[in-house]
Amino acid sequence: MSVELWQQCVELLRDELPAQQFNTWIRPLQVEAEGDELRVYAPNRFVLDWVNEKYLGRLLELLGERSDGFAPSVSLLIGSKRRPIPRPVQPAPSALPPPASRPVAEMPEPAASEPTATDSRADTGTAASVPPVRTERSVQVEGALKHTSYLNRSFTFENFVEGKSNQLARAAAWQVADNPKHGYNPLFLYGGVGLGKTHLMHAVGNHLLERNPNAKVVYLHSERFVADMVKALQLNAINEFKRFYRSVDALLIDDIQFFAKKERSQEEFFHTFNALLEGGQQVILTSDRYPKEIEGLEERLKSRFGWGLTVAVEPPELETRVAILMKKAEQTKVELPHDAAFFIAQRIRSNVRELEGALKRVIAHSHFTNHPITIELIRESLKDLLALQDKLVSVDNIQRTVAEYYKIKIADLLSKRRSRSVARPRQVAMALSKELTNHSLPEIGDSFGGRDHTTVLHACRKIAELRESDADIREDYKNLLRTLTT
Ligand SMILES: Nc1ncnc2c1ncn2[C@@H]1O[C@H](COP(=O)(O)OP(=O)(O)OP(=O)(O)O)[C@@H](O)[C@H]1O
Repeated sequence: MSVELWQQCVELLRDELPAQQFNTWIRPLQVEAEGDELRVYAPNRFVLDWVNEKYLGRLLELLGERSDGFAPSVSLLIGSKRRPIPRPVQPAPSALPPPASRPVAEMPEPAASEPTATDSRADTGTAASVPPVRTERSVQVEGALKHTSYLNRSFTFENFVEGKSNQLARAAAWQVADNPKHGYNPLFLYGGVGLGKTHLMHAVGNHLLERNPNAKVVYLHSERFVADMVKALQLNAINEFKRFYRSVDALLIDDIQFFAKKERSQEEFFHTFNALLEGGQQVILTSDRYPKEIEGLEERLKSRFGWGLTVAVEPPELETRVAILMKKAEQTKVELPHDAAFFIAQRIRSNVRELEGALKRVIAHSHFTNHPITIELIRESLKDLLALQDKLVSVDNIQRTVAEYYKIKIADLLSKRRSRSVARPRQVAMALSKELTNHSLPEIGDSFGGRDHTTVLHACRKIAELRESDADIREDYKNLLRTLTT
C-alpha cells in the first residue's frame, strides 16, 4: 500500500521535473515496504546524496499530502531491493552477487542467428575457473580481439564542448575518468545518434590511459562483441574470449541496444559484466535509449545497468551548436566568423555529426575557391542541403524541433506518457505534422509510437481549439511553424 503511495508521488514528481532530471535521479530509485517504513534504495552515493539534497523534501511533502497525516517514514539507503548494502557505503561493484555458475541444463538456447557452441560446457565457468592454457586457437582469438582496443585519440575532454544538454553526462564521465574507483560503475550514457556519447566514452578511456599508460582499456561496438563471441564459439575457444574480456581494466561498449534479442550474447555479456564489476574494473556503456526501454534485453541486464550511473545526452541547444562549430574550426585552424557559425548552427539542428559534416563541406569549399568563409559561401556550399531542408519538413524533423522547443526528449513524444508536460507538446507535434506534411492520419499516428488515427484527429482538433483560446499555445505554434518553414 505504502509502496503504491510512493509510486504515485514519484509520478507527480515526474510532472514537475524535466525528463533528464527525472531519469537520472528518480527513475533508478527502488522502493520496498518494511513494516510501516518505506525503504528507498539509490544505486550509489552520488544518487543518494543528490536525491537527499534536492528531491526528498518534495517527495515527503507529496507523501504527507496524500496520506492524511499518516505518512510512512522513509529511509534512503544505498543498494537495491534484493540486496541493500549496509552502511558504511561501499562502491557498487563489491555489492554485486557473484556471477552464477549455472548447470548446463539451465543454459538458454542460442539465438537462431548465432551458431551453437561446439562445447557449451565451456561457457558456464567464471574467469577464475578458466585454466590459462595458451593454445593455437587462443592465439588466433586473441589476435582477432586485439583490434578492439584502439581509442580515438581526438575524442578527449578538452575537445568536448560542454553545454546544458550534455553537462551532466560530461560531469559523470569526468568523475569516472578522474576517480575510477568512485563506484559509478557501470557508467551508462544514453541519447540519440551523433550527440557525443562515443566521444565522451573515449574521453574517459583516453584519460585513464594518460594516468596509466599500461592500463588495458578496451573499446568496441556491441556488434563487435557479438561477432567476436560467435567467432570464439566457432573456434571452440570461448574460454580465451572470456579471459580476454575479463582481463581488461576498463571495458567500453558502444550502442548496446544491438544486444537486443541476442540471448546468447547477453548471457555471455552478463557474466563478463558481473566479473568486471566484482573486480572493480570500470564498465562504460552507451545506448540510444534508456536501458529499461531497450526491448529484447533481459530484465536482469537492465536492472544491473542501473547499479551505476545512468545519464542522458540531449541534443545541443543553439548556443552549444555554435560553440561546437567554433571549437571544430579552431581545431582545424580555420577562421570561422561568429555569424557564419550561427548561421550553420541555426540551419543544422539534428545532431553534432551532421553539424560537423556541414562544417567540413564549408571548409572544403572555402579552400577550393580560395574564399573566406562568409554566409554567402555557406549558402553556396550547403546549397543542396539547405534546399532539401527547406522543402522537406518530415515528421522526424517536426518531432525533433518540437522536442527541442519544449525541452523534452523525442522518446517522450513517442512514449505512452500522458502527463501534461509531454502530452501537450505531442499534440502540437501531431497537429504540425498534419499541417506541414502529406502524411495521412494513420501514418502520423504510426510515427508517434503506433497511435491510432483518432488520437491524431483529436490532437489536431484540440490544438486548433487551443490556438483560439490559449495565448501560450498560439505563440508556441506560431514559433514552431516559423522555425520549421523558414
Ligand atoms: N559536445 C561536443 N563537443 C565536441 N564534439 C562533439 C560533441 N558532441 C559530439 N561531438 C562530435 O560529434 C561526432 C559524433 O559524436 P559521437 O560519435 O560521440 O556520437 P554518438 O552519440 O556516439 O552517436 P551514435 O549513437 O551514432 O554512435 C563526433 O565527431 C564527436 O566528436
